[in-house]
Amino acid sequence: MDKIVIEGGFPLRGDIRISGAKNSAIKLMAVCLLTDQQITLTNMPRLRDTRSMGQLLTHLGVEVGEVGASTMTLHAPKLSSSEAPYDLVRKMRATFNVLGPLLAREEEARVSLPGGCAIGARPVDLHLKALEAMGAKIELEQGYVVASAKGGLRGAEISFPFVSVGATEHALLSAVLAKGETVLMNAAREPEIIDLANCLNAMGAKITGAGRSEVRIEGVAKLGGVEHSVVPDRIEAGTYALAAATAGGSVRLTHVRHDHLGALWPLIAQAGARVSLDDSTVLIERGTGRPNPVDIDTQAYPGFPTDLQAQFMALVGLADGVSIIRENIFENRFMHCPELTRMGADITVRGREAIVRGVPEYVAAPVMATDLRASASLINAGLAARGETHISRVYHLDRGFEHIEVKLGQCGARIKRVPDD
Ligand SMILES: CC(=O)N[C@H]1[C@@H](OP(=O)(O)OP(=O)(O)OC[C@H]2O[C@@H](n3ccc(=O)[nH]c3=O)[C@H](O)[C@@H]2O)O[C@H](CO)[C@@H](O)[C@@H]1O
Ligand SMILES: C=C(OP(=O)(O)O)C(=O)O
Repeated sequence: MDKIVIEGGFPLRGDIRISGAKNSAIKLMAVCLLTDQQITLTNMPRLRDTRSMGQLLTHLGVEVGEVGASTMTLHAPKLSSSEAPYDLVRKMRATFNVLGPLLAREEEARVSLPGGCAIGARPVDLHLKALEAMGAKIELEQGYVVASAKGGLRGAEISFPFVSVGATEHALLSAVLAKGETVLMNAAREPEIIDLANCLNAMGAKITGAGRSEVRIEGVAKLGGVEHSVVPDRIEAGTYALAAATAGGSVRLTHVRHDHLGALWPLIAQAGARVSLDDSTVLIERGTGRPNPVDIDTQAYPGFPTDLQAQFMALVGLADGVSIIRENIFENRFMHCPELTRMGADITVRGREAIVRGVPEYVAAPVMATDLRASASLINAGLAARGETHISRVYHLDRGFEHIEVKLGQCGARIKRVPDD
């Protein structure tokens, strides 16, 4: 297994090209199950999660091809299995979203309960209730969801008790081929949901309202092929913006949708970095001097994303004052706190809140990545720390950040990947 070694204390200077969004790409890959025509996805990130999703789709009978560095083709003239086994589903969350499309196409499916980052209990009850409302019969058997929908799924009114990105996407994927109209209420409004709906509509689906709380889907009999470009990764962009704000320097992000990070920019500016937004680029500049303390409160989109909470904490950990970070989405998403503390941070966790008393500097230490975004916060802290930080268990990082050490290295970071012994 590899580890990342960073010699910190050097400002970042340069450009970083933002990749396609992991959290969109892996859901978009599942649309191939809904048609016998070819799907071509461009601006695809090369990640462990896209490979894992590719392995699952291959197991189901999909022909998965890679063209150049960032194009993927998916073609499923017919499927060879409707079972998604534990070993292929446990690695990440979104693999579970094949359940609805398999039901829509094969009228039956057996899908393992999902894995993903260990940041909370993460049940799938809302996914299953939505499918049941659409006429699926569902049983749980030894860690598997065994489902059938003889005669196909049918449209339904589904009101989510709280916002769930995964359940909204799963309901969309399931409803496009259902008989009749489906109405989703209290749907998630993330840009990745709009991306999925745009792709499905280009295939012939009839979805209106994606990106709003109420989404309507008029089922169609058949979907065709499509070529679709994956939306830029707002979490990757936010992570590098926060890296520049934490380590100092001047970094220009390119190929960004900065309108997808409206909740982040004012808070980075409040922390003391200069943020310049321009078409598809963002320039982040921070000189010497400590950041200002800033409180954050994670919320569903368009609020502050939980996937940037750990990275923001690494920034305000160096602030001249106290910041309160409230995590509202996942009940156990403070696993980076003990690791940041090993680097000298002063953090007290009380339930859903972390009280971060800024320290003048981080000091390098051996630390362990615990989940995907926690790993990114340790990288950002390592870039600012005095000395050589060693981050182990980087397989978490590889799930969601394409060539992170190359991208940061191009900005002058002294970062390398070495085998861990
Ligand atoms: C692959 C992917 O896109 N992952 C993202 C997705 O995760 P994911 O889709 O899993 O997140 P959800 O929006 O569904 O989860 C929100 C909350 O709802 C709970 N819940 C969810 C479903 C359900 O059936 N029952 C239930 O109780 C979850 O445990 C969590 O506390 O959105 C999260 C919130 O923006 C992000 O942090 C993840 O990076
Ligand atoms: C939590 C994440 O992924 P997953 O939902 O697959 O665990 C993430 O992308 O930050």
